[in-house]
Amino acid sequence: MSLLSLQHMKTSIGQYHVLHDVTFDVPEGGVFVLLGRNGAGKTTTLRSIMGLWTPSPGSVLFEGADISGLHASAIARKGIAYVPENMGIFGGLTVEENLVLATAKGKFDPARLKRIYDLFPALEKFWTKQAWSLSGGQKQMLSVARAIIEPRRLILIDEPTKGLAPAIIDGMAEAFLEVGQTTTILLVEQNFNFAKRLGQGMAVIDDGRIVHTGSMAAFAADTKLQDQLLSLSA
Ligand SMILES: Nc1ncnc2c1ncn2[C@@H]1O[C@H](COP(=O)(O)OP(=O)(O)OP(=O)(O)O)[C@@H](O)[C@H]1O
Repeated sequence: MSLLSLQHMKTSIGQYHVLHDVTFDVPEGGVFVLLGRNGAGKTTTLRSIMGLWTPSPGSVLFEGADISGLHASAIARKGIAYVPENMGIFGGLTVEENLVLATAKGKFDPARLKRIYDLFPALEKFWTKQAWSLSGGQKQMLSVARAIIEPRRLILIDEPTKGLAPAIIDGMAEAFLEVGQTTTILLVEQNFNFAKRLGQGMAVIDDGRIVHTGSMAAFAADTKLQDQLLSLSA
């Protein structure tokens, strides 16, 4: 059984039909990548999983149970976290305060906090700094740390590399590989060079429909298919 199974998901936002048929499975463990051009429906897919939009019709099966139609808070309690493209951190609060607010009971589990320090040493270094003063990469790390400060089964991460320098992206790839060893990641990306280092499985969305699913290794080796689906290898 897949950890997450999206079945013929359609999502409308107001009068706009954005997702027409989104069907793919995310197995447990590692990083699964959803690729697609601007406006293809990647963010809408993540928001539909998280209960921020309601797919209708269509199913979102998580550990075999249909969670479509549940409130976002109920979906979060099932162990799914969402790192949105704007990162969702509080600029006026310190790193520590941002993390405390993401805990379930307002205090840290020491072992989880240590893991976060190990994954993202900059967060320990800037523990008492306000989040607005962090670099773009550090803010992204804080937003991922907020997602894993409690045990999770699945993290949805939306375009974490947007606007970041290549050296920062390298460090992020290593951290994501590490996180993926204990928590499954569904990663939305447009940066194919980053995505191909991380993903085991992948899907491509275009105009609200899944147009390809398969292994990342096979897709990375097929430049013709990349060109056709993503217009990447110009
Ligand atoms: N709140 C909204 N109201 C109306 N249309 C929307 C809304 N949000 C998204 N859309 C439209 O839905 C389509 C898919 O948007 P979505 O943000 O899911 O794409 P994306 O693949 O994540 O793109 P990007 O890489 O640019 O973030 C786009 O045509 C977008 O204009």
